[in-house]
Amino acid sequence: MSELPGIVIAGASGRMGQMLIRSVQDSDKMRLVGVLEREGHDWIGRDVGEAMGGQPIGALVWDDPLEPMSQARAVIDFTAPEATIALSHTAAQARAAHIIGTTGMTDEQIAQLEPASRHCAIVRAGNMSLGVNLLVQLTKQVAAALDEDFDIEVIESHHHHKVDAPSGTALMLGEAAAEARGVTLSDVRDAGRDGITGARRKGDIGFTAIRGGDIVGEHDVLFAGPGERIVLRHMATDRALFAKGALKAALWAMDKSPGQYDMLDVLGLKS
Ligand SMILES: NC(=O)C1=CN([C@@H]2O[C@H](COP(=O)(O)OP(=O)(O)OC[C@H]3O[C@@H](n4cnc5c(N)ncnc54)[C@H](O)[C@@H]3O)[C@@H](O)[C@H]2O)C=CC1
Ligand SMILES: O=C(O)C1=N[C@H](C(=O)O)C[C@H](O)C1
Repeated sequence: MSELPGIVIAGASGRMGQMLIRSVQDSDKMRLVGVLEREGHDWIGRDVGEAMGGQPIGALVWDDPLEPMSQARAVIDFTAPEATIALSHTAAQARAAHIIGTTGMTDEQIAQLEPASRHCAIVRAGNMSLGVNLLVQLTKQVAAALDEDFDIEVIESHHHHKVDAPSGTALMLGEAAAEARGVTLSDVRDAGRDGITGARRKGDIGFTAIRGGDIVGEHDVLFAGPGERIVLRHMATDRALFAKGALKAALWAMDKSPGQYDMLDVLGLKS
């Protein structure tokens, strides 16, 4: 039997990193060849199984991605924007697929992924769950069917550790609604209302971010019209959901031509 494809996980000690490591260990379709953490982290050089408080699993924690990436067909990266851009160069060099879950990237940072995408497949999505990607398509349908008499608001809730707002998912949903209305999100985006804001501008897409406790991730798309409201809702209760999508994306992307993809491509949901 041929060897299972090698996977590297970046952001090993993080909430998603640890979930991803457990998911790869449980998979019979891939094998963990190493994990990455930031320079200076106290896990560097240790076996990651032991670092996570369990038995050794034969995969080391590296701060230099070159060594583990030389044995990998894909790297799954839920870290931070600057780390993701740096890793894109190594993934391109290794011709390994780069699965990016990191959110909070600016348009300029996203543009910096383009050179790497000429050499390897990049799958990037603010949310890797099946449910949210279905919600994206539903949002497009409802937004296309309703006119601007319906105000669109995206409301998201996350745990108190989250550092970016609006969430990557909220922006995906906002983009979907804007696309269906034939407008550019940056022209109609209304985030962070506070003080005397004036009345709501017709056609705007509003964003509200709630942060508290251990909420895994909840998203509502509200269409508020005259005399009626429609709410499309997704509630994630377990991060394993995102890891499952990321592993699926890694297996899918390994044999794809260089280029940029999203979860709608992976899940076959592109309309
Ligand atoms: N697309 C999706 O489905 C999902 C995306 N996310 C996103 O994933 C990211 C991480 O989320 P969490 O795990 O909750 O955060 P976290 O803060 O728990 O973990 C991030 C990890 O990345 C590590 N890191 C930072 N710089 C690094 C570098 N240069 N090399 C290697 N590791 C580095 C940190 O030390 C930390 O361990 C966030 O942007 C979050 O929004 C989270 C869940 C689902
Ligand atoms: O930071 C998180 O936790 C999450 N981030 C993603 C986002 O920004 O939408 C996905 C999920 O909601 C959890």
